[in-house]
Amino acid sequence: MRTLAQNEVERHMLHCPTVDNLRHWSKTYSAKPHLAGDLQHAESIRDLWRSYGVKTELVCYDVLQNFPARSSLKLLSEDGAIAFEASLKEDEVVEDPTSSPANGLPSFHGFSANGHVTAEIVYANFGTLNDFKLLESKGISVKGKIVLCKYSKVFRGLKVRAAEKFGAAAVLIYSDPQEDGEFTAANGYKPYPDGPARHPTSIQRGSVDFFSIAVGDPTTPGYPSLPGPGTERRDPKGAIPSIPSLPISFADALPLLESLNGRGLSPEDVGGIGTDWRGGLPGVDYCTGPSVVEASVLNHGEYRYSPIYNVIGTIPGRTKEIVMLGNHHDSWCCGAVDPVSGSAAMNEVVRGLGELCSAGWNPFRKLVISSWDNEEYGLVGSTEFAEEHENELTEHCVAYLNVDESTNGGTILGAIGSPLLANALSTVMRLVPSPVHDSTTVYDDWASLKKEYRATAPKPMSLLSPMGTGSDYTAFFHHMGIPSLDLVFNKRGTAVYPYHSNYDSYLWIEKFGDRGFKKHLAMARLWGTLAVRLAGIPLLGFNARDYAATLEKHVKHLHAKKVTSLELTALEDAVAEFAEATASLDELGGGSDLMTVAGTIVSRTQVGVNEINRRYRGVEKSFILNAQEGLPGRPWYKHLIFAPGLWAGYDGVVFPGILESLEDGDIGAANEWAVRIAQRIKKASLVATGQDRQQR
Ligand SMILES: CC(=O)N[C@@H](CC(=O)O)C(=O)N[C@@H](CCC(=O)O)C(=O)O
Repeated sequence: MRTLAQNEVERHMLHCPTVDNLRHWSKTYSAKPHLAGDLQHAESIRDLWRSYGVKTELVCYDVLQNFPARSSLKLLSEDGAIAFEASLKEDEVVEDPTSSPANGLPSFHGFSANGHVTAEIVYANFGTLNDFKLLESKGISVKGKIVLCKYSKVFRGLKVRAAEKFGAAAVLIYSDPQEDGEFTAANGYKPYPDGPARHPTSIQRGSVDFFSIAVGDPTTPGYPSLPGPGTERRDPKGAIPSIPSLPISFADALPLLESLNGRGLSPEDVGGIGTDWRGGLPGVDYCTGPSVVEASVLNHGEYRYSPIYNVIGTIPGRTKEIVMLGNHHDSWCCGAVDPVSGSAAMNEVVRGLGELCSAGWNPFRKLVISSWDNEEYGLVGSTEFAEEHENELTEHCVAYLNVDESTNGGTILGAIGSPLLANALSTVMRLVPSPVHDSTTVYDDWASLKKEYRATAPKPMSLLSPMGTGSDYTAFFHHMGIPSLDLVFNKRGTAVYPYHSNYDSYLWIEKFGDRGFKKHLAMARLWGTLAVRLAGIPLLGFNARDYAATLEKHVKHLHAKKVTSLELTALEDAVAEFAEATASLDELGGGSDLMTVAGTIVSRTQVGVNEINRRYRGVEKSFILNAQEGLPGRPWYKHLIFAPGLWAGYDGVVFPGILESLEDGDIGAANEWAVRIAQRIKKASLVATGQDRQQR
């Protein structure tokens, strides 16, 4: 067999995926729900990948899970009679064959506490930490009450955590039309399936684990939940809620909100003029309450240890280095978007890789393709795997590329990740045709988003937002310091995405989410091409100067806070030094063959590909705290530069130690963090220039 050239390999990954196949997998996988632990589904993925010629195995863990058993929500009248009983179900939509309530889980939160609470209701806006602080400052207590709040802004588990902190007894979370942008009935849009607005009975299920504290099985923090009696199980207290919660639709929330009309403070009294406390439901004045009448919330799930099954495909490489790809295969309902739009693309990538192997491709790095189980309860399958293989992955895995959803209806790529990967991503984005325009690329579409980019060349680093959490990259990036990306076409959507509801269906994809499956196609091409570029070329196509530029930008943000006693000189000096060190590394990594480093002429061959790669990888690793350390109050999170916002969840923050100390009003601690981070950045500079070796 002849050796395949890298450009042939990339061309194959660009041309191999087909709309017909993507449509087929979308329809097949979203025909029924696949709750975590679905062995048959995992086996079918394994068998498919094997049929593509890729060595594939199942990897099993036993993890704590709750399974819904009984739930109810009632609004009582003043004499205690039932005034309203919530349906806690989505209406079946005749045109949408998978929308029957029999198909999805009941209204339910993963890791919610069991309980039966009867109490008055208090409306708490989005249920953010600040919303609870504001309520308290205005004399409205949630102590012992049932908190009713809207879904957006922060991760649902952190709403429950905040409610718990302020003494609430239970939490109800609903999706308000206010969260749906222009696509609302008030703007004349029809609800699904006749139009792009949210169906009034749509319910967002999901986990309420405290994911900014730790992810994975909450009873095995930092080590794998291996099957068998030898695995120590710890009390999950502090990682999951101790009060019950339920997700509800706005149809079910309406009578509860109406019961608060005229009770307590108005939105303007709490949040001021133009406040977001006022939602978008007609006939509701969004008063805080407490209500005069009580509600009754029952949530009962069966907690037990249960097996989950990761599907792991492997393509051998010529070295021990690894490039990993990840998507998950579990879903709350039928999940045509989450995760099937990503799983369909993954199948096409695996098929393409299998074909390359049959044609004799033998990549420089090993490829590990993972279809994770149990992402939905808290990134459990990926985290347990990462914890089991922590040493090998830390040593050999050069990059982790995650696609949870190919698209949630958006048409422009949104990416989060390590700045080291921005340049590699942008170069591949230039190769992939746009899913929406005839003569542009995925890159052009992204660049057209921002006005300023039309005049000047956009900087690749601005492609990437900081990594928070919410999908399976978390253990790889935040726990182990493996440069990671998470990709999704999520910007400029044309309908409300029915996230974690029974309407996340094949029909929704066909009608609103991705009519011609072009976004699925673009994702399969992008993901596969980036994977073979990173696996196939010995010199890692990383860019470290983007890392320094990201740090420069966020030091400026710290300055803009105008905290006079915050001492940033050491941090600024370290970042300036890092900018020089990374620029010289990028010259070695991507520039001409001869260059001057610290006054000496060296060539790339003198430095050597292995050494250049070692330096790039060492940059990210320099920011990882050791096994005994971690971020304050969340030792599982080990990246000093990036972390999920402690009370925000999905969004990432930069310099978490400094920011959290400032939020606590502890300037001393903020200054200590600034010094500590500066020391790590200096270490990263030594690695980038290779001086760490000379110093040993
Ligand atoms: C599409 C996707 O990535 N879905 C993610 C959220 C996101 O990253 O946008 C998702 O639904 N993640 C789960 C994770 C649950 C957890 O970690 O506890 C979620 O419910 O948010």
